[in-house]
Amino acid sequence: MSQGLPAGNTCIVGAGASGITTAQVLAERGLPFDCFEMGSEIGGNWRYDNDNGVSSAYRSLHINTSRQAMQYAAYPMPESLPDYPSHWQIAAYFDDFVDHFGLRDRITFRTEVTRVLPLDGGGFDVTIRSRDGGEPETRRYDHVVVANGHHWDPRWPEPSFPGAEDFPGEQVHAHYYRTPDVLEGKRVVVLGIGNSAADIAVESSRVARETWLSMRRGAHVIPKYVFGMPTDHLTDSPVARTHHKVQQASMATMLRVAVGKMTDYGLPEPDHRILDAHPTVSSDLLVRLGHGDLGVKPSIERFEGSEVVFTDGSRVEADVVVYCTGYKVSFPFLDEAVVAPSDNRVALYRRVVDPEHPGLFFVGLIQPLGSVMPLAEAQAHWVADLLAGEVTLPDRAEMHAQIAAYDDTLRKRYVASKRHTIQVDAHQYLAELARERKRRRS
Ligand SMILES: NC(=O)C1=CN([C@@H]2O[C@H](COP(=O)(O)OP(=O)(O)OC[C@H]3O[C@@H](n4cnc5c(N)ncnc54)[C@H](OP(=O)(O)O)[C@@H]3O)[C@@H](O)[C@H]2O)C=CC1
Repeated sequence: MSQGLPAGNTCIVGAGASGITTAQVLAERGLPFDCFEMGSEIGGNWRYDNDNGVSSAYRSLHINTSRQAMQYAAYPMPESLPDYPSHWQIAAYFDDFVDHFGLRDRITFRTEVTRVLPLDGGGFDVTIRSRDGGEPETRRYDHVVVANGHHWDPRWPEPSFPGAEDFPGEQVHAHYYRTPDVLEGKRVVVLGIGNSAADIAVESSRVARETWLSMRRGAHVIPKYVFGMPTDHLTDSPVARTHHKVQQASMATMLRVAVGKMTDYGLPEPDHRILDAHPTVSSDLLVRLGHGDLGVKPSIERFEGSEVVFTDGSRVEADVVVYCTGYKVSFPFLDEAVVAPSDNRVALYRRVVDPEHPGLFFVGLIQPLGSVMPLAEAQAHWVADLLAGEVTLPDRAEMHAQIAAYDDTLRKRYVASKRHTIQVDAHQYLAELARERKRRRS
């Protein structure tokens, strides 16, 4: 039996990159919705110093996918923007997007969704609370689209390293890092080799007394440009639409020609093939290593007083440790009995639909080889089709089978890590969503 969903009111949780595209698509389709945003402005993570208190953007942040890869299809980025816009330019683009489509008045700002409770007979009670005071209010919706992002709840090393509690220096998570002045003249250890670690280590290497980049495995560091063009423009080539093994082979060859081996820069040999981990994109990192302003260490094993001891037995005195150890997928407004991410895994059909709670959708809960925004936009179109009753879903068993198959593929393909639980390949994923949109109701 296929599941049909009744039409009705929809609550969108969050007005970041995923929430605003959902609002735009639903508005365009004439589907009624409310959108609640905790901050005073739209943009989520891309709003520097967002007063929602949870943006992870640091002052120097520029996106690591190109303007063409990140733009919404409905509203391309102006060509006057650089290839890799800053967070200010991205937030301004989001502002223009919202104003262009007349969405600003449809977003309730400074309002936190504190609880989403599925009801027995269908629908949801959504409790909201204004940051400006007043009693919480509960409203009933037929559907809820969760678009609260997944890079705001910092994941610290679990358990913490032995001796960490007695370390006299400072331990900070990348989520709280804003400007390099806090590292000036200090001895800094940056842990991780994702994009936060690469950016922060580069900044640190310019101002700190010394900087050590510590990692538990190597990474294939991809430059922002090859052959004079943003690297991800190559991911739009026909090769990028082939099997991932073909993509891997061509990417590995290109990287070897353009960059050389990671070991040429003092980085460890990665224990996995390129594209088997979320890409670390940085041109600066390799140069800073080459300048000798940045040293490389394996992972932290323990602290001894003010010393950081690494797994190879080497040790350095440190004043600051920056944990660039990623983020937790979390939904503070959903009871654990409803959806409980387990090690960042959430059982969603095609990364969007909760088979256990008809009417509960997640937009932007993906980590693409590519950029989230256009994929969130495509997800929103599928959600709109479902809300409008134009397409249908497979039955629960089929949805769960697909979820299990997806998990299995991830486990086989990617490095085992809590950062690889919601990975998607942009082109393949768009094709999957396109197929779902053809599942017309008879
Ligand atoms: N310029 C941009 O556009 C930027 C984008 N981003 C994006 O934000 C997201 C989050 O990135 P980021 O903050 O780098 O986090 P990630 O989850 O991508 O990376 C976390 C890193 O920390 C390591 N790690 C995690 N736990 C431990 C531990 N206990 N001990 C040692 N190492 C550990 C991981 O290793 P392992 O792989 O072994 O688990 C990995 O190297 C990504 O999607 C990224 O692309 C981030 C910064 C800048």
